[in-house]
Amino acid sequence: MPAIVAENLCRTYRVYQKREGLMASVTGLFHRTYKTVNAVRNVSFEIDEGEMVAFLGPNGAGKTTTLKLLSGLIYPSSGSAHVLGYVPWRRENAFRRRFSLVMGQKNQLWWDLPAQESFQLHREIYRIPPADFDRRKNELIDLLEVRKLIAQPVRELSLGERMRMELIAALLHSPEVLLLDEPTIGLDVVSQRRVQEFLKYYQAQQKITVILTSHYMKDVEALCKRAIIINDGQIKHDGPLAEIVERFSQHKVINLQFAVTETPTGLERFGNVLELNPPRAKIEVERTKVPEVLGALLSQYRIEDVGVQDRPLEEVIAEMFAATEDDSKSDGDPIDAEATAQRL
Ligand SMILES: Nc1ncnc2c1ncn2[C@@H]1O[C@H](COP(=O)(O)OP(=O)(O)OP(=O)(O)O)[C@@H](O)[C@H]1O
Repeated sequence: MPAIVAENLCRTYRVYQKREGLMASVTGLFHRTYKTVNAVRNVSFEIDEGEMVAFLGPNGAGKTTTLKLLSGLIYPSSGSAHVLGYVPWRRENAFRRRFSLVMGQKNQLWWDLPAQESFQLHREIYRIPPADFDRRKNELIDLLEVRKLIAQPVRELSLGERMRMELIAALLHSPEVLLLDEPTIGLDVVSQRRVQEFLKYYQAQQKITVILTSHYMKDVEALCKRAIIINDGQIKHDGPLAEIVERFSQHKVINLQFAVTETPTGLERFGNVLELNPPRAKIEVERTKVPEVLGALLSQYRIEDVGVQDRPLEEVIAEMFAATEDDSKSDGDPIDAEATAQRL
């Protein structure tokens, strides 16, 4: 059964257009001009209970707006959505107790107080029975390894520590739906990995439904099997992550380590030489030609080590954004997501 259903969600913003120059600014005081920004256009998807889905797109694509709609922070201009059967923007208390929104760029904890005080506040807001609260709080504190930090004012914590506290606060009331907007933004690699591992473990244990937006493909690869791609307010693709890589990754990268005595010239005959730093080289080769190219390389050069890799997911997704941008420029009309997916 779907936990989240969005049907033709649209959200427009009316934005004041400030004109350049002093005269124009003065005129603008009396005759304001506005433009309409279509932040989200006819967004439709369903997410099943217990699914963890990546919601990807370039800056300004409409990801945060969609999450704000699904959590009832803003109203749509048109369209409908149901989360756990509730219309989010009706903001019923029963709904609020069943979902959580975490925004990596926004601090939801009291800045000057220790995180444990904010946790208490959440207990009161969500009316969590004391015994449940203590049990859940302790579980989460141990899982995220922050026991030594809960009595310290939040402003003194590092970004990674603060994000772990944010996650605890968001999960204290056991939400069934978790909307994560860039939970690892700005974190160092170690903190990122810690958050990923926690989310993976927690989601598998609790079977909660998660939408994750992230610019870090490592998060997406580690956590999600399905990805919805949005660009310019419209859904451009919705399907298994593996399918995206398969569809877009027509090339593989061959990593070579030559014998020190070898002079690796003429590699461009085999493909696109990405790196040539003897004794190492990297060549991008069409997927179907990999066996043939490998055979030729091994017979013509003294090679000590060889490896074949898929292209990094971030490259593949960036290429996909570029392709969908070209599409929208060429026809100007809203793009039919299915037709686009076929073309991709
Ligand atoms: N409150 C607002 N007023 C006017 N325009 C807005 C508002 N919120 C968002 N927008 C515009 O709507 C579009 C979508 O913004 P949104 O924040 O949803 O993108 P995003 O995909 O989350 O981007 P990012 O990855 O940069 O956070 C952008 O063009 C943005 O400028």
